[in-house]
Amino acid sequence: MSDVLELVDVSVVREGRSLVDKVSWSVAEGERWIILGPNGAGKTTLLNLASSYLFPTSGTVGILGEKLGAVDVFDLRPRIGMASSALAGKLSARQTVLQTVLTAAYGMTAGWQEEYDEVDERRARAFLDRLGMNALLDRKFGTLSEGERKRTQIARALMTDPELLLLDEPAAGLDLGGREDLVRRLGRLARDAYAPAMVMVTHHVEEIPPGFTHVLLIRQGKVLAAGPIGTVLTSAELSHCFGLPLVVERQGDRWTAQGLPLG
Ligand SMILES: Nc1ncnc2c1ncn2[C@@H]1O[C@H](COP(=O)(O)OP(=O)(O)OP(=O)(O)O)[C@@H](O)[C@H]1O
Repeated sequence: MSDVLELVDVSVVREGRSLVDKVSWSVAEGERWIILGPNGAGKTTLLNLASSYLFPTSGTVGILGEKLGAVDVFDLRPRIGMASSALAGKLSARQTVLQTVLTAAYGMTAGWQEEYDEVDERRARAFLDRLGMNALLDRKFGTLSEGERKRTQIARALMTDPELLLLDEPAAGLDLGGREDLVRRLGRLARDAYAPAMVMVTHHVEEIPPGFTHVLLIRQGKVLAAGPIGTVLTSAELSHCFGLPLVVERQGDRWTAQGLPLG
């Protein structure tokens, strides 16, 4: 199993309902995927499978060449970087931005110790610099704006040098400036040949960073289409996915979508 992710016929059933239903999907090295779909479609469930925090009811999940169920997830998890609001909720509000990123190198959400490796501190500073957080290194995490918090989390997710980076709605709750800033930074990361494979969940095509290569469209737990962004992200496919007539447009390396006026 050489793929970064390989889901074969995967279903997750809770209370008699399939949250994801017979999903087959693979992510190869170097690919940058967007998972797009309406509320409740199963996007976060897919990310939870990909991060090894959820096991399928049926089907097989391969992550970084290992089969879920046949590998110690505690060996696997350090190889996966994740940024989500659920994870952000577990971070200490009292730690500084630098501490928040640095503790990731030690597999902790809290617990500042006096002695950290100088190399780790340099890395944490470099990631924060790349995400435009240089001026806020000593600010307490709890005092950050939503956009600053998201950028700190992404720096934190990169800290363990992951082979797979999972981003759950990184632009949710950001104002226009914050969104555009984050989209540009994610675009730069996506185009970095040394960056890990990436999977980003979003509700909005406007949030797709330049350089993302593939899209998976999901609705009611079923994959409607998955493949290269230029072929999958059409008006017809997106309309089907969100259940209303939509017009998708590509302008350069960005996307927009609009509902058709009511007749
Ligand atoms: N443990 C659970 N038991 C029962 N239903 C669940 C459970 N976890 C999630 N669900 C349901 O599964 C469906 C898919 O949830 P999921 O969070 O994957 O959707 P999503 O596409 O990420 O949605 P959103 O865009 O609203 O965040 C939702 O209808 C949700 O209510």
